Amino acid sequence: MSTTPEQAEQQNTPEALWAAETVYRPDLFAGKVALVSGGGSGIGRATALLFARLGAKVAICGRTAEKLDAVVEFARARGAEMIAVPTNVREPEQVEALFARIDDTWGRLDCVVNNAGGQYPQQAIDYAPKGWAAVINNNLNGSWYMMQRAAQYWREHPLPTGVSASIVNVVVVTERGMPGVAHTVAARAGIIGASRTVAVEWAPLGIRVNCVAPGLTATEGLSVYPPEAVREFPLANPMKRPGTAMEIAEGCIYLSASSGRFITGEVLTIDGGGKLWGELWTAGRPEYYKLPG
Ligand SMILES: CCCCCCCCCCC/C=C/C(=O)SCCNC(=O)CCNC(=O)[C@H](O)C(C)(C)COP(=O)(O)OP(=O)(O)OC[C@H]1O[C@@H](n2cnc3c(N)ncnc32)[C@H](O)[C@@H]1OP(=O)(O)O
Ligand SMILES: NC(=O)C1=CN([C@@H]2O[C@H](COP(=O)(O)OP(=O)(O)OC[C@H]3O[C@@H](n4cnc5c(N)ncnc54)[C@H](OP(=O)(O)O)[C@@H]3O)[C@@H](O)[C@H]2O)C=CC1
Repeated sequence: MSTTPEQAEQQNTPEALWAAETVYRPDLFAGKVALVSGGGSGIGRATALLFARLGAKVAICGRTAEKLDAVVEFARARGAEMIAVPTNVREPEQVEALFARIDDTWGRLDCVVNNAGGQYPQQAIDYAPKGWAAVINNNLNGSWYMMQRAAQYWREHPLPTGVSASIVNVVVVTERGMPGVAHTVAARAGIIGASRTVAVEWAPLGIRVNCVAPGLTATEGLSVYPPEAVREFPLANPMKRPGTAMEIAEGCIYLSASSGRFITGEVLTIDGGGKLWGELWTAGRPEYYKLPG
């Protein structure tokens, strides 16, 4: 299937996401509760809407209340049960309040997708200490606070025997490195390492912990990258197209649902083969790597 960058962008609207075909059955998450961070836009919104279409009650969080409210209004108008809880995942006390709100509202939690994150593109040699710290704080500490609090929730509210809870951490592809975003690659590699370790530690609690590593995906998040980089956008993988938010959301659902019941500590890469071939110069292509002609 070929998807142009323009088509991929059009597929990122709430209306398109709600209407998009999915392989999953509509009652897959009936009676279950899912939490999606960064649910006000992009991949997080696509994942939250897909959970809702599949019958889950959904809590979304992010820093910007207006973005969250728009998604909740959209989903509720279509019969979904969804709440917005403005939260900065870098602040442990806000994360605490988020889990308390979910427990007060529904008294249960089944799936967490830690998708909130972001960075800015810059050559690593020029990172200011404050910038490095901001990206590590956002993507390593923030995701960690969320996954640890989720595990504590399930320790406080033990799962019935044979039932598993799921954490999915949205990361980036770390195998090849990604020039221009070394700070986020470092942070996400930390989350991947922590996930592999707690997948073992938390298995006795019935918790599965996995990661999804998207390749270049057409979301509003890409607006922070330089036009020079964005021009090369469709060439970053062998399929020569960006991924869509829905394609990443379906991967998150695969790991969260019973389809993932024997999977823990894994990283599911959804990048159209981008880690095998293609170039991603997120802060522009340095002179040294320019091609002749
Ligand atoms: C081949 C084609 C390629 C096309 C494009 C490829 C893209 C692939 C990218 C890799 C895959 C990942 C994709 C995505 O993640 S998509 C987008 C997700 N969303 C975002 O990234 C959101 C945008 N980013 C941010 O919101 C912020 O950068 C961040 C959250 C990381 C920091 O926020 P915070 O509010 O804490 O920090 P400040 O803004 O106050 O800044 C703190 C210090 O950080 C330094 N800084 C920040 N921005 C920049 C910048 N643009 N350039 C240089 N330095 C920056 C700086 O030191 C700040 O301190 P000062 O303000 O005091 O200078
Ligand atoms: N698009 C891509 O090509 C790729 C994306 N990713 C990752 O996927 C995830 C989603 O990105 P994408 O959908 O593309 O971009 P978006 O920018 O649309 O999504 C990021 C979301 O995270 C929220 N967020 C950021 N920081 C925080 C915070 N401290 N606390 C709470 N919420 C926060 C943002 O909302 P708000 O600002 O309102 O808080 C926003 O809704 C990110 O982790 C991103 O790095 C990974 C690889 C490739």
